[in-house]
Amino acid sequence: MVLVNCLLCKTNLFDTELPAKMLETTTLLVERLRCVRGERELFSDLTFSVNAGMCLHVLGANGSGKSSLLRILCGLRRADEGEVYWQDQPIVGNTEFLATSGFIGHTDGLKSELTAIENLRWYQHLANQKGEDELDDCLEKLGILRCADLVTGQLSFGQRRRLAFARLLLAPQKLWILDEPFTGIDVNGRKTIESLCVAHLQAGGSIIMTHHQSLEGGALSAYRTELNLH
Ligand SMILES: Nc1ncnc2c1ncn2[C@@H]1O[C@H](COP(=O)(O)OP(=O)(O)OP(=O)(O)O)[C@@H](O)[C@H]1O
Repeated sequence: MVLVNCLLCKTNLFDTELPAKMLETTTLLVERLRCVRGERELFSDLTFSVNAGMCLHVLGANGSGKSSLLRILCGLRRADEGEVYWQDQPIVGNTEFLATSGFIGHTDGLKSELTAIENLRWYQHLANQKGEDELDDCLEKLGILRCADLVTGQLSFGQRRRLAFARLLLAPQKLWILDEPFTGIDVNGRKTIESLCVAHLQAGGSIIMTHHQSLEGGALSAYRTELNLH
């Protein structure tokens, strides 16, 4: 069984009744997940919860199943066993969950032929949101306002990653699921993204992220709970 080390509440989240206080704030509940890829079982009997204000840091060696887990948690892939619940409801076919969660995967999900701001406008429309100023504001926050009218295919890798992250700010989403959000991001960009993550957590949001380095000592240190897939 995979170990969850809850640094904030010092509570073992496995095989225990969740305390009432924690249940109140539990947003995502993962029960006995199993994932098999090809011939290999990546994990099984994986149980944990993610609460408001919590950053779950998923760690593990290359190929241990971190991305596979995140894809299950955001509903892009079905688990081989087990269930994921969002506020007591299974996430499968749960449109409320889809509307309130944002995912950044290894691919950025941007249209190369659209400009940066057109990409954001498209996502804004999908998220049922409005306002040109908000688009500029998102680009500004990620330090890429000057790229607004550039075709996305011409942006650098780091600029595209920043633009992908900017989408998260377009609509109020309670859960951010981030697969290696700092890949290709420079030192200042990492600080920017970390402070946006902290603001999200302080506003009662939750984050699940993979990242190969420890978050200890950084801006997210106080919010993190580690899940090691080994
Ligand atoms: N489509 C697939 N078919 C079969 N096996 C797959 C498929 N996609 C991934 N795998 C295997 O699943 C395992 C876990 O992959 P995953 O991408 O979840 O790992 P990871 O922990 O995110 O790795 P990394 O740290 O390198 O990003 C790997 O051994 C990989 O080869």
